[in-house]
Amino acid sequence: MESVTRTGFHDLNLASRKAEEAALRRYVAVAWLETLVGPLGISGQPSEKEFISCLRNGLILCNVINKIHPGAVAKVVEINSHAQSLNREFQPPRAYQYFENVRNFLVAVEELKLPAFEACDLERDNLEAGSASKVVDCILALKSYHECKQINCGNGNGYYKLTRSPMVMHSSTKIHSLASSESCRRLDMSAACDKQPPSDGENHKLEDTIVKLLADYMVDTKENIDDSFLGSFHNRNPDSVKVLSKMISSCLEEKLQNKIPELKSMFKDSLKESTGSAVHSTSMPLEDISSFGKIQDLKDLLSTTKREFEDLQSQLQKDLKNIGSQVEGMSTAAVQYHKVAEENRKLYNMVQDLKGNIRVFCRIRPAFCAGTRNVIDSIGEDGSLVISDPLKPKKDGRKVFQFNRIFGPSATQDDVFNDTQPLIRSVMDGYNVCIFAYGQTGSGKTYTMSGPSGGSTKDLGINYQALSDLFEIANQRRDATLLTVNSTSDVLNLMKYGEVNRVVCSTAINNRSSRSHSILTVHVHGKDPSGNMLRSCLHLVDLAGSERVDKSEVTGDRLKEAQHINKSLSCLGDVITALAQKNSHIPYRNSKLTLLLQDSLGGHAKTLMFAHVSPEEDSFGETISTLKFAQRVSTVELGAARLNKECSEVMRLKEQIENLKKALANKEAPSTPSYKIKEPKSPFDKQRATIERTPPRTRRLSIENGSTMKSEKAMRTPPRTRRLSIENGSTIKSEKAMNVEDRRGPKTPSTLTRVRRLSSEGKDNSQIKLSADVSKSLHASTVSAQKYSQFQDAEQFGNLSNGSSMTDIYHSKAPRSPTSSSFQKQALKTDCRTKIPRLQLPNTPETKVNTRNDIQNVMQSVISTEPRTANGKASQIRKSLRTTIGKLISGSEKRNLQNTLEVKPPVTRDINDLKSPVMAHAKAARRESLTGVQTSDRSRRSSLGGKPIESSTPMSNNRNAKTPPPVHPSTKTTKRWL
Ligand SMILES: Nc1ncnc2c1ncn2[C@@H]1O[C@H](COP(=O)(O)OP(=O)(O)OP(=O)(O)O)[C@@H](O)[C@H]1O
Repeated sequence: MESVTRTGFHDLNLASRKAEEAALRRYVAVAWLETLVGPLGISGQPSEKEFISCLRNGLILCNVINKIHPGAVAKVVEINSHAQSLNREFQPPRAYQYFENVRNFLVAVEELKLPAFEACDLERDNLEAGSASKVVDCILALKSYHECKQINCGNGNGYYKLTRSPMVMHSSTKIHSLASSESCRRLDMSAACDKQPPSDGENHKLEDTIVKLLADYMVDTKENIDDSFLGSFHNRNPDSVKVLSKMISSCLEEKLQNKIPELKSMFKDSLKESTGSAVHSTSMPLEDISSFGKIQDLKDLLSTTKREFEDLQSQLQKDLKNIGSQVEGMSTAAVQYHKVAEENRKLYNMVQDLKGNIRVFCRIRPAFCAGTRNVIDSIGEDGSLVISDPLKPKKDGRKVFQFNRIFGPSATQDDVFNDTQPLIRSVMDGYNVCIFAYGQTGSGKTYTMSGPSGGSTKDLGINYQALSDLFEIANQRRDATLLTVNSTSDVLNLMKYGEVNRVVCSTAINNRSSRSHSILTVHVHGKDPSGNMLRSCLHLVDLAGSERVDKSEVTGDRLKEAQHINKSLSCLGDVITALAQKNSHIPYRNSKLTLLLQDSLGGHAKTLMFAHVSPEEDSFGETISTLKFAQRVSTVELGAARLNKECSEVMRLKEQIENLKKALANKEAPSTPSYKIKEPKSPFDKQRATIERTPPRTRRLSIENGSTMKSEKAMRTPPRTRRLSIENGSTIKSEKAMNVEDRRGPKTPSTLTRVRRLSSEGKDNSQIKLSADVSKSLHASTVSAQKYSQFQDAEQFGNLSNGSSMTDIYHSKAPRSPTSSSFQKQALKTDCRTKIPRLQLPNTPETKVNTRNDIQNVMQSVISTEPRTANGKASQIRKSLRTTIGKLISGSEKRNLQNTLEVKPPVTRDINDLKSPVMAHAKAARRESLTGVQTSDRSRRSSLGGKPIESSTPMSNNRNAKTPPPVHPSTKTTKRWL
């Protein structure tokens, strides 16, 4: 059934193809005729009928053959159209007349040996299927003849191919016999054909197919197969067979090419079916059969490709697995690397801690202008920084620096604080900490320490974050007590108060350039759960930027500020250099800045420096110098940080000493009724008493008993120390140190000189000495507030306790104003006018000490009650107790022996003095007290325990001499200094 359907479809297909082909040939013939004789008056694609009727009179045919072969038809019967138009009676030629034309034409064609047709083929009534094709063949043969003639320059002997319709019966018959020939069978390449010889019907189809293919081929290639060719083929002439097989194979090839897309889809379909099943069909057309080989090839190709593809896929899988495991390994290594790098950093920091080095972080702010060239080459995770010299862009221009941490332009305030936080927290554990920002002007120091002006909370700098953190920790650790200042905002308000006095102005480099150093100091006093006292402080320092005045283009006051700033920074550099070189002398006193930072730079503190650099090309010089400085700073060894912790035993002993001192002082009090003051009942009262006694420009901060935080900011000008809040033993002080150097130009910083002057009204030495010691112990925690405040006048002095006329005078190395010396003179005269509040001693057994024997007894009792387990510090205190009591005794004795005031030259002390070993004169005094032998003319030594300073030795007035600390000449013979 399927076979029948297929055959019917195939026949139909063949017929339509034949019709198509005939029409095409007609078209070609008409087109050619028109090129020779002009328009035929029919359509371009005429029907057979149209075509025949147009040629029926033979006129066109004769004209054409005459054109090809002139004179082929000697006499052509023509229609005289002119005569026809003139004579309405004109009769057209009859049919026989036309017959003449056709007959003559056919004769001429015969003569040219071209295929002819029958004259009746043009008859109207005789039009039957296939008759027109003969006519067409004849015309196309003429065409071939003509073309050949043209090619051969008209010699008429050229070979031409006879184009004849393959539909002619005789050709068909001959080919029919051919179809059964071996050569034809060879064309059938299908396995089905091999196994099953085609039946007659199939042979017929095959024949048709071959005929069709040949016809197509001949039309396309203009090949002609004449009778002789077919005859020779029939006789198995090898040449003919060869030609024919060649024609057929080329024809098949072409067909195959056209069939390729179709084949492909067929092939795909067949692949969808089971791969092994053959695509066989007994009724498979020839082209399909011939395609089968290709399909097989393609199939093979496909399976090969498929195999290769699978191989590749499995290879790819393997490779991917390999790469995956490699990437995994690499990522593990990277994680490990980061871990190790982090560990390294921690270990490095630990080593630094143990060595006590100053930690240095470097921060690079973002570039202001996107277009400018950046000198920052690379930032390493390990803290390495590579910068390149813009003038030497190649390898030579590269410089590598190593710091503890580098923060790139994208680092946030939180990033910076996170790395700083552990250091800040150690303040709460009793370590002193100093964080200072250093760098060129406009490099971002203030940004790091305070944050941008008007920035949001997330932009807040270390100052703010540190305070918040400290308060948070303080809240967490309930031993901590905060009284006056309860929140960060309180401190921030205090800081704002300090900032009001900080000059900020616009320069060519930074439009909000700070014109002074800013120092925020937080003192932390507290007790740990076991009762040990912790005392530590946190300095948060935003240094003014170093600047090249030619670049910042400052003038006038701004220029002076810049000079002072640079000078103090250079002093800082000197200190760092001296520390790095482990010099025996460190010039801390050369500037107030270094004096202030002395504890942090030279003490056992933890210190962190932020080195700030600008990435711009034109800042290269400054960048290099900042980085070099920072490098130097990082080599400074401070020694391991020391915990500022006093055990309860030490505290108990100190307390006893205090009580003893107070008792002794009280004993002496009746002798100085006019100066009796009320002893403050609480630290706050004491504080208030101090304030009352303090001249207005010097405000002194004192802290005692309990947890205390002080935030200090050194003010700029006029130099003064501002107390921001003090209350009842728990205090936070905020001070802002403004201009570091006094504008009046001291060559050396103001030196803290404590001048103790004996009362001219017969106050005894013992009181004075006692006061001095008491003051030292009471105000030890506030000295940092005082030591960097700028005391320009001798008016600025504080005083101390208990009816004594002792006066503390802080002054600079050299007098800078007449008031300074005049005051000192005046001070001699007027110190007795200093109002000192009367101290009311607590009613303790110690206050009943009245005689030397009592004192000694008390001392003995203290010593005997001291537990044997007391540590070294306790024994030091014991010593100090002995010394104090010895002084008292000595003072009492001296008072008895000496009724007149002994005025002794001052001894200058700087902040180092407070840390000096036992003073020589103290030793002498103790010796005196123990031996009872008075040294009449003893030398006084500086409290530093340094060289003795003879009373007659004139004090240096050299303002340029930076060390040792200068002593004001006006004090040289008039006062007695401790
Ligand atoms: N890390 C940063 N991210 C964004 N902006 C920054 C950064 N660092 C600094 N800046 C900006 O750069 C400018 C200069 O910064 P800043 O005022 O902090 O410099 P400075 O070193 O304190 O200068 P000076 O020494 O003159 O006071 C400011 O406008 C600041 O906001």
